[in-house]
Amino acid sequence: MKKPRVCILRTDGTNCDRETAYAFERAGGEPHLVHVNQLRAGEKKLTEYQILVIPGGFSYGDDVHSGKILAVELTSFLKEQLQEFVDRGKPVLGICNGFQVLVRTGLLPAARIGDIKTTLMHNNSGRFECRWVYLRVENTSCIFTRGLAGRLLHFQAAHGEGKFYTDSQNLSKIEEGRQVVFRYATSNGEPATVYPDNPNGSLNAIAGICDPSGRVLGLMPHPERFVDLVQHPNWRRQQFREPHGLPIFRNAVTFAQEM
Ligand SMILES: NC(=O)CC[C@H](N)C(=O)O
Repeated sequence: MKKPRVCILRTDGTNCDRETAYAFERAGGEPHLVHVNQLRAGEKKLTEYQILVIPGGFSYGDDVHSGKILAVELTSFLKEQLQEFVDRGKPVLGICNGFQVLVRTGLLPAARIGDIKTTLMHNNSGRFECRWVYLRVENTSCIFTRGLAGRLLHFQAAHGEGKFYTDSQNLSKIEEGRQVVFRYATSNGEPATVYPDNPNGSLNAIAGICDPSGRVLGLMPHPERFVDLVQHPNWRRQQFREPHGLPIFRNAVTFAQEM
């Protein structure tokens, strides 16, 4: 079956693009590192790809607000291409800085550019938090987490502005619409209400959300950092059936192949 072409969007300050490309290679995709300037210049077009990923990093040095400048750039110069990509139902994944970009364009939670309803704020600790965290996978229509509902996954979080925040009306809408895909959890799977299990103070321990279609996903922890068993700090002692991040990329590839 043909490998889906994966656009891994990068710009100045992006630093998780190569490991994200590796994760999609492992999952059976055909990753392409695409600089935003290539899209702006028309050298490449989003329509040439079946999956779009905005990887982690410090785009434009996190100036103003993590992910803000890239979000404004996408909204200002690539709005039509991006909205068409989403409206065609193609999978979109934002990891960490990519999640920040998606909420600051409005593509999350409502898949509408310009309809900004949530944010990712500075961590309650006031500093960069970098540690492995447990995530409980919620039962949603998200195409990236098919077959994972109820699972307790272990990923690395590494961010300064990861606190998910929105007003009570939008929070109820996201919860009632089953758009919360991942919650920070304790090692026995309970929602993490306190630091450090909840590394940033996110409302309702929210670590990742999807749009109502389940095809746009953003999360703060890094699934691309656990697609080989040896990437886990405990890999010699803990018996993992498979690396916890791999199914997320494989689900995206399978979905794109079935479109
Ligand atoms: N790993 C990342 O993508 C970090 C995102 C962003 N630079 C922050 O610190 O919050």
